[in-house]
Amino acid sequence: MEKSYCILIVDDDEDILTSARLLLKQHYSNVHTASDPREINSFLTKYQPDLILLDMNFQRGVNDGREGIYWLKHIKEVSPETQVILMTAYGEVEIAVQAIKSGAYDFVLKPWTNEKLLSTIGTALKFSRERKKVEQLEQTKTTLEDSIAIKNEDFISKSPAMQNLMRTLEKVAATDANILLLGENGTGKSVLALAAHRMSGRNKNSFITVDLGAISHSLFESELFGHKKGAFTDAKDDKAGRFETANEGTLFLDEIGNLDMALQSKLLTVLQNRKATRLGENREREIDVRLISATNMPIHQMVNDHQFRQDLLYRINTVEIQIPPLRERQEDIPILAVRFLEKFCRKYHKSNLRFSPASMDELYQYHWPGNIRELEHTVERSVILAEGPYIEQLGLHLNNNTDTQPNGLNLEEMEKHYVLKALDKNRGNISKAAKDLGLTRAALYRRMEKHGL
Ligand SMILES: Nc1ncnc2c1ncn2[C@@H]1O[C@H](COP(=O)(O)OP(=O)(O)OP(=O)(O)O)[C@@H](O)[C@H]1O
Repeated sequence: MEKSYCILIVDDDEDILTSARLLLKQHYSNVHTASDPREINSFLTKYQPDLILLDMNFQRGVNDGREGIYWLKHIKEVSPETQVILMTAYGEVEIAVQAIKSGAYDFVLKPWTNEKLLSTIGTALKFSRERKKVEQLEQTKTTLEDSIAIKNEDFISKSPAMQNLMRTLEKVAATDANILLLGENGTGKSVLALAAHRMSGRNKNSFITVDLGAISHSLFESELFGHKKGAFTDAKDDKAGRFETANEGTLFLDEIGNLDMALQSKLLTVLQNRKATRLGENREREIDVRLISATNMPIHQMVNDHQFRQDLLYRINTVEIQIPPLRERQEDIPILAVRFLEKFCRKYHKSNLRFSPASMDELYQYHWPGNIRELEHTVERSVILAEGPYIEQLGLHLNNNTDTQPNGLNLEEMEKHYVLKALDKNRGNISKAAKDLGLTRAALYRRMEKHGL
C-alpha cells in the first residue's frame, strides 16, 4: 500500500464517491472525498493532496464542463504540485482536451474500468514524485551555493577542552536534539555546526546556513519560509525557503542572538508548529529539520534583559555547547598555526617557511580577540611578507594593551587601533564592537579584513 500519497475525490454523485473510495482505499491509505467542489480549498490547506480526481460538472443538467475547468485552474493556481485527473463522460473529448491544456494530468472516461483508473493514478503520482525531486534539487542547488562559503577544513584540535567538546558533539550529533553553539567570534562555530551535521544521520541531506545577522527584516520571511511568484514586487519565481530546502537535513541559524523580538516570535511559531507557509500562499508545509544555532552574544543575559525570548531559547538549546576562546586552549595554537602556514605557503608558492622561536612566543602570548579567524589572517599576512626561511615577527600587540596610542596621526593606523580597542573591550563580540564604533557588522568585518585582524 502506498501510504505516503494523499488522494481527494470530488464528485456530486455519492455512488461514484463511494465506489472510487472503496477501490482506492485498497491501494492508498490516505483517501478523502468531497461532494461539493467548494470544499477543495480546505482540503488543499489541510491535506495538501498529491492528486485530485475531479468531476467536470456539478450542477444538475449542466454538462459543458466549465465548472470542472474552473476548479482545475483554481487547484493549479493554489497548489501547482497537485496532479488533477478529470472524470468525463463519453463524448466530452473536446472538454477533456481543453482540460489537459489547462494543466490536468489526464482524464478518465466514466464509467471507468478499475485497471484503467488505477494505472492512470499510478503514473500521475509517479510523475508528480519525479517532478518534486527535480524541483527540490534545483532549489537546493541555489541555496547550497550560498552555503558553500563555509570552508570544508577538517576540524583541528588538540587541547583537552576541545577534545572533550568533540566527544560531546559526536554523541549529540547522532540524535536529533537541537544544538546551540556559544562562543566568541572566530572560535569555529560554523565549522563545528558543519562537523555535527556530517556526524549525524542526516548527512546525506542538505546543510543549509542562514546568517540571521545579515538578513534584513523585510526579507526574513521570504528567505526562511519561501515565497510564491508575485507575493511581492521582486518575487519573480516561486522560491522555497531555507527551512524547506533543509528538509530532512540540518538548518544552521548563525548569529541567532541578533534576531529582534518580532522575528523571534515568527521563528518560534514555525518551530512550535513544525510547519511553514510560503509568503503569498495559504497552505502549510511540514518541516523536518535538525536545528543548530550559534551566537557570540550572552544569550542567557539577553533573556534576563528581555531581549531574547526564553521560550525560543528552550526550543533551540536542547544541548548547549560553549566553545572556549583560543587564549584558553593554547595547545591548539601551534597546530593551527602550522596548518595555516602550510596552507598559505602552498597558496603563495613559498616553500619551507617556518616560525622562528620568537614568533612562536608571540603566538602564545597574544590574547587573540578574533580567535582562529584572526590567527589565520595573521599567518597569511606573515607568509606574504616573509623574506627569509623564517617568519620572524607577526606584528601582534603583545602586551595586549590596546590603549597604547598609535604613533603619529596616520589614519589607517588609528582606524586599526580603534577597531582593536573595540574588539578587545567587547571580548571579540563583533556586534557590540560594531555598535561601539558606530559601524554595521558588515562594515566592521571589512575593516578587520583590511587590517588582517
Ligand atoms: N578547529 C579548526 N580547525 C581549522 N580551522 C578552523 C577551526 N576552527 C575554526 N577554523 C577556521 O577559523 C575561521 C573562523 O571559524 P568560524 O567561521 O567557524 O568561526 P565562528 O565562530 O563561526 O565565527 P563568527 O562568529 O564570526 O561567525 C574559519 O576560516 C575556519 O575555517
